[in-house]
Amino acid sequence: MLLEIERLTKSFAGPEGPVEVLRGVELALDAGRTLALTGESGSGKSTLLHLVGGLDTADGGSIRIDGQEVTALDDAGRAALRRGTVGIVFQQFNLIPSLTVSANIAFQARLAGRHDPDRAARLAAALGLTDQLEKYPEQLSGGQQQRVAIARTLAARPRLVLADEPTGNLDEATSGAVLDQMLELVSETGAALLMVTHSQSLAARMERRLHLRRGRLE
Ligand SMILES: Nc1ncnc2c1ncn2[C@@H]1O[C@H](COP(=O)(O)OP(=O)(O)OP(=O)(O)O)[C@@H](O)[C@H]1O
Repeated sequence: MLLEIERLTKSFAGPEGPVEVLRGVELALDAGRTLALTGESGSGKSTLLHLVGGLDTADGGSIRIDGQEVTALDDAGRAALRRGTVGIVFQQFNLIPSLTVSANIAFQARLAGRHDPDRAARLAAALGLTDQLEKYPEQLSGGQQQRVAIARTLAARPRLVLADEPTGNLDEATSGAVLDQMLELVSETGAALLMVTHSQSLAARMERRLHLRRGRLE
């Protein structure tokens, strides 16, 4: 099993005491599988992705990626996980302003030791970025920046892709192209894809769908 989550809990401090956002989440995702995660705004979807990606720490329970217990890793271990195994596409694009689009796309793949210029070029073309490669992030629209962030993640060929509303700023055709690229990575490399989406048409293209309700997946 590539990703195994058991009894995962997480609370945040609220004005009237702790708010339990995740109350015992259970999830198993095999390599080569795709899962859509839905749930109302504020139900904890981003929180769950942050915990799986090692960007925040859980209160209790277990997250194993490839048998490695994420909750037991220190900062350096979590950073290594994000460099090598887990690719994250979040709502904030976190592009590097001083690097061109082309260098941004290559950045993560280089860190992971998996940079392949041909693959990067194909991804850029598939996401409609070929004419933007020598520009800097500030010269791009929001939707273009989002596509660069997606290309950067996919170019590194992660084993587990976590995507939080990856097509939030994109029109329907471009959203479809983004999902095509994600699914191609899944079939090419056996990666697993866990995607938060409000889009019914995108969720329908995933193999499985789970809904986060009252802190649990159902
Ligand atoms: N760092 C934090 N400190 C305090 N509360 C937080 C923090 N992060 C998230 N929360 C709260 O946890 C709950 C879940 O937030 P989260 O962002 O995970 O929801 P979501 O399902 O991703 O929502 P959306 O669909 O609107 O993005 C919300 O009530 C939010 O206010």
